[in-house]
Amino acid sequence: MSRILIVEDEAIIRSALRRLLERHDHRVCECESVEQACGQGFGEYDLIISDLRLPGAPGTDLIKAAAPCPVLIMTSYASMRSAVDALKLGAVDYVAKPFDHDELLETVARVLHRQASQRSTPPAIADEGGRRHTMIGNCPAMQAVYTRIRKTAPADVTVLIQGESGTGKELVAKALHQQSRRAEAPLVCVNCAAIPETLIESELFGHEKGAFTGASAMRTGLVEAADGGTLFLDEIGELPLDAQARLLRVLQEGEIRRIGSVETRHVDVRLIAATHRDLRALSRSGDFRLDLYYRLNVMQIDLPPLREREDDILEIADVLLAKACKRHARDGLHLSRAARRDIADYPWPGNVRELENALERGVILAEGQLIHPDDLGLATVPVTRPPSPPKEAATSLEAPAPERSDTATEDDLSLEDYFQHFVLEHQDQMSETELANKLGISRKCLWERRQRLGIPRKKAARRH
Ligand SMILES: Nc1ncnc2c1ncn2[C@@H]1O[C@H](COP(=O)(O)OP(=O)(O)OP(=O)(O)O)[C@@H](O)[C@H]1O
Repeated sequence: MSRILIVEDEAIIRSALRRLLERHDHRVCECESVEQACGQGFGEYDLIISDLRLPGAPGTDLIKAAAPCPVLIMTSYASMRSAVDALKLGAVDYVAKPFDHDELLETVARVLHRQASQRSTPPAIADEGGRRHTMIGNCPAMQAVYTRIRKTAPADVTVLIQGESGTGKELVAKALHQQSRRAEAPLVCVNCAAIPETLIESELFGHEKGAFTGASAMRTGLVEAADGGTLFLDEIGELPLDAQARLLRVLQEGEIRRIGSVETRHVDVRLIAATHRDLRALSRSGDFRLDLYYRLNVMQIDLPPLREREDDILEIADVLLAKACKRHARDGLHLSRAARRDIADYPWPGNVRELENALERGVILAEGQLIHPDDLGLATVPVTRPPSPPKEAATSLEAPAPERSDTATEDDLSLEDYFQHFVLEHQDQMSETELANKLGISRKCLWERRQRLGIPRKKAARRH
């Protein structure tokens, strides 16, 4: 069932069109003008059918306002010229009034079909150098992500992106920004876990001169730096409670107050937040404000872990391998059959980032034209891919116990066992950075898991 918005000022035509579309299983809403349509938002429609001549603004104004939702323009026979102009402005098609029912239904079906086939297209993301990269992967879960991005980006609402480390949360944030009306304004990315707790408030909200010891000059915060654009707060679960309160004010009032200032300033910022943690659980333990969670969670995008993207893994590996070959000027390298099998079977706790690192190692270490399992340096883990976790449990190594491999024994390891085993076995020879890289997780994640599993760092371990 598709959701269609009719924008037409003549009540008789509106209701006739509504009845016709509803008889063909579409869900229909009505508006009388562009202004009314803009007031209610376009986030959930698959198609807008609008009269060209409306009181106030013409129907073609919806093309930009509702993008990427397609707009089908209705014109009278007398104004076919304007129909052509509407197409030039980006209308998806036009129908002439009075319209033939079959013809209209056919046009609607064609437009919706075209939309549906575009739905799964992965978004292209421009990097700092302006080069465009397309997100890789076409499994159903990623297609759902792409659809969400396409629909959510233009809606200018707060978005919460959830997923394990390395699943592409930052990429999604960039895609949302670049497909939004703020694309020309700045995207400011902040990793809340990377800024010391004592500094985070002044980094985000700025401070006045003399606000605290060491504040020798006034400083504008990152929220203000994102004014007019998008602020991406990665690892928002790490934000201290005081900073959460200030952020809530930004979201509620659109206002910011620098530390040490009594003055508030208006800011127009779209917030995108990401986390690998369960914010609801954090709010139950008092570590995350529930009111902030609700403010953030207007739209949610869930990124699947790589081990659940079975059909994607080898496709992603091939694309990333080609990129790594290019970077290292080693064209023509291929994965051996065994390496492909290992890649398909490995549980990828560090997700796409870990796969990227493994392939980079493979390209550097391969001696001939083939990359063998040893070149990839995957930690030996006697497991096949774990079964799909229940949605709430899908966080990193907290994933459920893996399935048995063909040669499974009673001693098969769960991902947590594997983590523990790997850390205990290698921590004397490896630095924390090396351990984290090998496991495909961040150092912070490594530290958190050490705490949770009760394997604190050994004093003898090298520090980096
Ligand atoms: N679908 C994808 N297509 C192409 N590259 C991807 C995809 N997903 C992730 N990557 C790559 O994997 C790496 C990690 O992605 P990203 O930084 O967006 O993940 P993240 O979820 O934000 O990780 P973290 O939570 O650890 O910050 C990046 O180099 C990114 O380009």
